[in-house]
Amino acid sequence: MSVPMITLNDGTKIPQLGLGVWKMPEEETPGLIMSALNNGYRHIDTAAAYGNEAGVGRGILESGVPRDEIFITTKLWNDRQGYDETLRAFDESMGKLGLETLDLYLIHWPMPNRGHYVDTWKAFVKLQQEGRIRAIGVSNFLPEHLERLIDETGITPALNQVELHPRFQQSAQRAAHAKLGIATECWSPLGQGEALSNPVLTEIASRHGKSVAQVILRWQVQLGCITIPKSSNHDRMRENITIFDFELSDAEMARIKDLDAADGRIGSDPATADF
Ligand SMILES: NC(=O)C1=CN([C@@H]2O[C@H](COP(=O)(O)OP(=O)(O)OC[C@H]3O[C@@H](n4cnc5c(N)ncnc54)[C@H](OP(=O)(O)O)[C@@H]3O)[C@@H](O)[C@H]2O)C=CC1
Ligand SMILES: O=C(O)C(=O)[C@@H](O)[C@H](O)C(=O)CO
Repeated sequence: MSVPMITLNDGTKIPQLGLGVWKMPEEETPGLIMSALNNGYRHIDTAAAYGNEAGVGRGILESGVPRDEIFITTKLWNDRQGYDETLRAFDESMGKLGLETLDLYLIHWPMPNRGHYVDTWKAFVKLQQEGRIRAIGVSNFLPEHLERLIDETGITPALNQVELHPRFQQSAQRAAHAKLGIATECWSPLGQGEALSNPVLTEIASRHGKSVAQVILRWQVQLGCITIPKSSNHDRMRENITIFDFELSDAEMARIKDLDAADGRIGSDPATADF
């Protein structure tokens, strides 16, 4: 199954669908990464905070798939923000992953009350200029945080990874990204499983002979987003990547748009998150 590539604002190409690995226990991660790679995944999303970077690195090494065929993202955790601390945290992540070069590094949360994200971003820019990271981006940044980064450094993030699923569609955030030339990546794309019993999605899925998860991921791809569903199950991993052989109609896209809900957020609000 061939996954389309999206070209980021710095020219880096990222597979539009990848595997998220939050909550994957370290000891199971190498086997699950190998299974994902066997099923055609070429994009893995981890983070220092997930405690499984070493497992991701081992899975990639043991798979025998050439390093340059795989796109790897990791993220800087909140307590490591600040210029010097970021450089140290990056080296630690790279040591665990066993990599020379990283494809994408993200500031995990802005933590606006701590006031370190601009200095953190300056360290990201340095690491990219040194050739240690191909693309640099952020996660959970609101438009005001993005604008501040750009105003103070002149460097626009390539991508922003944000919560996005049928009950939390982020249309204003996506419009801000489009204006600034920033790609949107969806976290918890399946709403952590909550979205899978929705009757509208079930009806659309049965019309296409697909699962609800496949319809949701296909909707995100047709919105132009990058998506990173997590699964620790071999069959569901295969199911989630088998979404490039059907298309949702404009009418179906409009019906899914109507599922957006004022109380749809599952995770923390980036404006107030403090952890
Ligand atoms: N930047 C950030 O702040 C955040 C980033 N993320 C990233 O996003 C990734 C995905 O989000 P996540 O929160 O894990 O949740 P998802 O929305 O990807 O949902 C994962 C859940 O859905 C189940 N599932 C997966 N595929 C299917 C399927 N086809 N049918 C039925 N159930 C399915 C999984 O179970 P099973 O494993 O048993 O298949 C798991 O319980 C994370 O792993 C992480 O990489 C997530 C949260 C925050
Ligand atoms: O999974 C992630 O990437 C996250 O940032 C969040 O889930 C975060 O760790 C959280 O849940 C804090 O309550």
